[in-house]
Amino acid sequence: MELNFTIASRICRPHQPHNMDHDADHAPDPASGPGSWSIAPENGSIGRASAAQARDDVDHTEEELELVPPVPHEAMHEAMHEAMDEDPQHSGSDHPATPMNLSGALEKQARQAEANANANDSSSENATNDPAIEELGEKSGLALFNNPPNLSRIRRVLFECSDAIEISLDEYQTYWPFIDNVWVKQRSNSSKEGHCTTDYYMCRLRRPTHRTSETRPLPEGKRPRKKRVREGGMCNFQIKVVRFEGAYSTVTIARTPGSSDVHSHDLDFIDRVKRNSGLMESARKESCKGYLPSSIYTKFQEYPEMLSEAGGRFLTVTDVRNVSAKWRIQNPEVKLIPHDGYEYQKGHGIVRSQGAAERSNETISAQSRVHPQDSAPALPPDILSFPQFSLDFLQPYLPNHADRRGEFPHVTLSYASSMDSKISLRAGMQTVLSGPEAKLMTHYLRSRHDAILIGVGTVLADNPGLNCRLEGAGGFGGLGRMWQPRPVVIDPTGRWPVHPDCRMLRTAVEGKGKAPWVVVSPGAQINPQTLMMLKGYGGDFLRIVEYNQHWRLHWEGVLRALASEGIKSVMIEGGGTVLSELLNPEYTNFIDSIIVTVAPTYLGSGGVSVSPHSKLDQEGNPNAALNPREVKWTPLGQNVIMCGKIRPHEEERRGE
Ligand SMILES: NC(=O)c1ccc[n+]([C@@H]2O[C@H](COP(=O)([O-])OP(=O)(O)OC[C@H]3O[C@@H](n4cnc5c(N)ncnc54)[C@H](O)[C@@H]3O)[C@@H](O)[C@H]2O)c1
Ligand SMILES: Nc1nc(=O)c(N)c(NC[C@H](O)[C@H](O)[C@H](O)COP(=O)(O)O)[nH]1
Repeated sequence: MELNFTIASRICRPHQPHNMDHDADHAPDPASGPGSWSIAPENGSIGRASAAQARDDVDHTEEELELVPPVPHEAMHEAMHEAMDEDPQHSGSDHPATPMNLSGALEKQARQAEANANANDSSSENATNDPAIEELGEKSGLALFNNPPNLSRIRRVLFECSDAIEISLDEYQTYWPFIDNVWVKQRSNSSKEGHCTTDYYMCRLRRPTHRTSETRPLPEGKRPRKKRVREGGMCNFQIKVVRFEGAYSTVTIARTPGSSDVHSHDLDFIDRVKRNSGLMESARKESCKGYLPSSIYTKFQEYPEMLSEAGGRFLTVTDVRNVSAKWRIQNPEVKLIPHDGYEYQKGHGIVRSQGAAERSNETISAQSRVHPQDSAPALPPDILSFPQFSLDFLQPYLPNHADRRGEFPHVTLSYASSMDSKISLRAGMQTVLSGPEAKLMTHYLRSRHDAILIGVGTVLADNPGLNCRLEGAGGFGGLGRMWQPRPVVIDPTGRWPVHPDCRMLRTAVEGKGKAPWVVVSPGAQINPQTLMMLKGYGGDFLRIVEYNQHWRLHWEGVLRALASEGIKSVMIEGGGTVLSELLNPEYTNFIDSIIVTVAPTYLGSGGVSVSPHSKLDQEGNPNAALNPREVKWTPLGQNVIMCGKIRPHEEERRGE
């Protein structure tokens, strides 16, 4: 009988998940990490809004937004300057008497940029100043959002406020919403006639934030908002915005005398803390057409440069969901839809919706065009076309989320093997065994599972992405990242040097997959910076405290912990150690199915094998270690796929 050294059966979370994408101003991303798994259902039927409709609904045309220098008007200027000088706290001003217009501010910025050219680092903010990128953003008419011209530069001008600037009311109304995330209004003064309004703003980081009162009762089923406390006083930048509305309406923006000369942080920092309302308005408009938040999010991500210009580098699907919430509450009967021809059907993975075949061919051919700005949204080069062949043979072996036992997820072992049961030529060496068709099948299988699990040996050997790269899957032209499987890595001693350059994290940053959960043992030494970094990407470390008699993590504990985090199905891909262990008799009750891609090759005795412990019968004679049942063999290209079931029937298990 097996001895279990169970120290504790529940998962220990070192900290609550913390996502650097969010701050006090944002609810946490439900799909971002353990402990926050419950995902608000995104469903509901409304006619599909066409792409043309989406294009027609843009905010501004380029013509409308042409930068017209404000026409000076004596009376107006007088009132403006009066207002500029009127500051009860600080009399006088350290700014030039005549404010610059936007074109002047941009010219000045360009001159400074030129002067600093050699000192320039390669920060992303500078990258967004690339005129080619601006051009791409301006030319592109296919994005769900339409940036006004020079947006990234004008955002910087309005962030830095190094000189007082005077802009037209139109310009103000166009650009201010894209920078309003930086500012918090302190107070407002109006002239008697109401023509002139002065608003005083401070940098958001000057204002402290507090934890929400825990005594206030929450509506049933609502989780408390995770508010991050900010001390305040981090930046002493203050401005006033003087709006004069008359025949020639203008707005003057200038630092107040008590303000610091510069912010204590860069614009990215604020963009990470809070999203601006210009960007969120585009998301809100799209959501009012009945699109799924995850689909809107994915569409936004198809234009990363434009998104970045608009201050949306740190946009999350939760931001989109939050901004859609009001419309969705008012329209509960509407069935939300994704943008193009793919749908995620709970328990059925990525499926092609009607009429998608033609659209998908269009998208694929669009990929091969030379200029991405001429074509449909550029799809990632690693996209895989949706399988054109039937995968119905897999059905009986796949998770059926409707009839799950709550305590454990559905477990599918899926790997590719040579004729001599080797999965790679040697440990640490990735070896391709699946032909193109089998590869598509593997990605389809990934879309059918909530999580993909591998051992750290495979991570170190393969640096895998562990996402579903089928067209239509999150980040591959359609559904949002929330439908991607969660990578899970078994790494009891923390051997994996998790780093932003590893594929799993890059995939997460690109919105093409989720960040991993790394399963470690209680003794693992995890560097707090690594922990925060992984959490920042939406991943986490899970500490499992259950061992078997060999002081190895007990799979029952791992699987139970995953189930408790909302994982209903897990596909275990390898490597040799993990698979061989799970095929041992002690685990047969936990493994539902096995799907093996057999390749017509012998890798030889030096390869990594999949082979459970030998078994002896009652007389001491060798017996087969494991015989899967309900076995089916299906040729697929040069491979054969063996599907079988492992967990005994309920009656067998009860010994009937
Ligand atoms: N052909 C395929 O389908 C396929 C799939 C995956 C991996 N591979 C190949 O397999 C090789 C890697 O296999 P491997 O066996 O070296 O590594 P592995 O991926 O099985 O990882 C093994 C490690 O995981 C940890 N681990 C696993 N189970 C544990 C448990 N119960 N308790 C504690 N720790 C546990 C240990 O640190 C162990 O060293 C690579 O060459 C990779 O390319 C092939
Ligand atoms: N089905 C399959 N056929 C193969 O020929 C092969 N070598 C693997 N190997 C599985 C192993 O887990 C790899 O590390 C991940 O398949 C890589 O995952 P990505 O493609 O990077 O997402 N799997």
